[in-house]
Amino acid sequence: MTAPHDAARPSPAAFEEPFTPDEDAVLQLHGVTVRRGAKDILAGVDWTVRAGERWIVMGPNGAGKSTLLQIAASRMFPTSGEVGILDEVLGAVDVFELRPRIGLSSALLANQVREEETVQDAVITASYGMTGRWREEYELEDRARALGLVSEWGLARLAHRRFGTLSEGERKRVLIARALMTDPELLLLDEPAAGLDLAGREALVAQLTALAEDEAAPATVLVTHHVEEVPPGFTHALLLSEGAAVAAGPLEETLTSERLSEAFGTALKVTRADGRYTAVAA
Ligand SMILES: Nc1ncnc2c1ncn2[C@@H]1O[C@H](COP(=O)(O)OP(=O)(O)OP(=O)(O)O)[C@@H](O)[C@H]1O
Repeated sequence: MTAPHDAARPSPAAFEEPFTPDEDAVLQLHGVTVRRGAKDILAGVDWTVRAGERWIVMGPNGAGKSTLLQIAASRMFPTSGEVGILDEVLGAVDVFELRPRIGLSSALLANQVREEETVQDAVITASYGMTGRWREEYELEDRARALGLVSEWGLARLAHRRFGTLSEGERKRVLIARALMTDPELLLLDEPAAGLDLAGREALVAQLTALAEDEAAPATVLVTHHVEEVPPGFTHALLLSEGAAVAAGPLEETLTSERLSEAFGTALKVTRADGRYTAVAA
């Protein structure tokens, strides 16, 4: 005879410990899956970013990099799995309180900045989590920080220019300055060098190198398609392929010919000279 179903009896899951991220983790994914239709665009990803680390995320088109960053930015929830961001757990925190603690630069966000917004306003509005100036008043301190960032990112002469008139490289720098406006504890940069010419890319790599070497800078995650864009000073890499983590660990052990070939499904030869990487077909 089978025991009668006891609706009051807690399920085994009720006895499981609630997820608590590691103490030194600024971002922790545990078995994270994102399902869209019949496809898992992220499939059981485990990944931990600790304070002070600077991560590169690489993988082929459609591997799930931007989806991963949207989750890390608390702008998307996984279908299953757990996510710790800073000292909070996604699903048990007011994301509107969490988001100002995370700096995000992405193409998606760039599309939300109005063409007529000035550079200065595109940066300062991040303090209210907005992408456009409305009727809000800013403290002197906010204005000083915005001006400081605008100047630090080489945009001083453009402070009053409209966002819509900027070159791709200038826009990218505005978005990074904006991402830093709230003095975030976690910085997420989704393809910041996409669309830049060679000089623009090199200037950006130099600025990101300086940021990586700044001990006061937040833990950083940089999504890129090209190993040439990896700034010296970055410490770790995560390789994604078809939604799964193929490799994750210290940069030099992860950005290897073998690992990159596996992630991209094609034979690649990776070389490193003076802290910079190149990759060509093997
Ligand atoms: N809402 C959705 N419904 C169905 N599929 C989706 C949805 N959003 C994303 N995808 C798919 O999920 C996969 C991962 O997308 P994602 O943008 O995260 O990849 P990516 O690694 O950033 O790609 P890329 O390098 O091309 O920017 C892609 O195949 C994409 O088509």
